[in-house]
Amino acid sequence: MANSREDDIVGACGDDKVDMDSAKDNNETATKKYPTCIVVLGMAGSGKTTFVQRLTAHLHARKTPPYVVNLDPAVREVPYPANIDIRDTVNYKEVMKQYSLGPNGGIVTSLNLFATRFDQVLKNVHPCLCFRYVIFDTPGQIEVFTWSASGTIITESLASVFPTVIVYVMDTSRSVSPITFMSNMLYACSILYKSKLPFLIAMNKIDIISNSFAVEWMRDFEAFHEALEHETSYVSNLTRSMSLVLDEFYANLKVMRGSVSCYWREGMQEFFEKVDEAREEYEREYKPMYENLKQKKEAEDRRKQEEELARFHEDYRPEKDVQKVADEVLYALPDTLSLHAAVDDGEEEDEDESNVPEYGTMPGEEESFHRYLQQHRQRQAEKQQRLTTKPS
Ligand SMILES: Nc1nc2c(ncn2[C@@H]2O[C@H](COP(=O)(O)OP(=O)(O)OP(=O)(O)O)[C@@H](O)[C@H]2O)c(=O)[nH]1
Repeated sequence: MANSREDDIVGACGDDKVDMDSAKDNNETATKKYPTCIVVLGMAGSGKTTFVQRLTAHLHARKTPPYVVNLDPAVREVPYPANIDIRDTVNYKEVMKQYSLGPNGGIVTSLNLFATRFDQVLKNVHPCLCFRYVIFDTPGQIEVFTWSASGTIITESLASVFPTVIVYVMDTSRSVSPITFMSNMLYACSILYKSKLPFLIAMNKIDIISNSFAVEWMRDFEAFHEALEHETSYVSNLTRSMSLVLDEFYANLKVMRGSVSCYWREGMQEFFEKVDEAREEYEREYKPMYENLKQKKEAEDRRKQEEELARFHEDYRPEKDVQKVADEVLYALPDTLSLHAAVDDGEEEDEDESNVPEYGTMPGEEESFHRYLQQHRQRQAEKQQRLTTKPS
């Protein structure tokens, strides 16, 4: 459980407080002093919430409290002081009831609803230059965050403004079998390529079992193959092949060699050193990519706006043009009408051209039109009568 001294909240801003005025003066300085966003992901029960609680307690003890956001709508209790809690915005049980959803559907929908308000979260985090870290705890079911639109919206909106790092909490005690270890690594790998952000693996629960076996398997695939020899299922062959493929992934990965235990409170110092390294990696490699994406999006928005504006001008041309269009339509009207009348009639010889009032000879166009209609109806009636009296 948490240390009560560490758990004390020691004020909003700690020793690492940034001078807000000077940060505002210089945009670049301000960007450098933006807090680092840490998004904590991991399989269900891997220890994400306990890990966030340990990080929070550690930072409070160093008098540098973080800004903490809970994104898990289904958690019953949050064991850390959360600055923003999704449960204050979305009622998960009500979402399940209203949309007739099960627990997982309820979590996905709650997160989707919350993502629609994420701009407000960003607005809250934005002035937090006095915080060094903003920590996000995510829902238990990892796929809810990693394979949903809301997860992408959240990580991309964060990464387009703040240095952002993904932390994958791995339950070391549940990865002792080479096959479960490989599944865990494949998951981590898929998140790395999907999120396109600096990635850190925190091997948790090392108080139960040391993580040295996992580190060795990542360093040396021959050691991993040796461990696989005891496995006889068909999956072992696949796992063997996958280990060769993942070699590249391991090479670029920041793994907490000493790793963490939320129970022993170990590895916290090393963890934050790795986070700071990952932040530098973000500034160096990922930020230009996000800025490029942002510029493209802005250019696209501008183009769409210009197109809409042009369409608007086209639809609402000045009054002079509107009058011109109306004149064209009005002049076309009499011809159109007589054409329809001729088609309806079907017997051109019956059509007495002299009976059609000449356009412009009548006192008024309306009167002329009515007269024309009357004559047309009369001709129709005569024709009908002729047809009915004709000998068969
Ligand atoms: N021994 C040991 N147990 C831990 C450690 N970290 C977490 N646990 C335990 O692991 C269990 C799951 O921890 P949580 O923090 O709820 O895990 P989670 O990933 O947030 O869980 P969900 O969000 O429900 O998926 C709890 O019983 C914790 O007490 C650790 O470092 N060592």
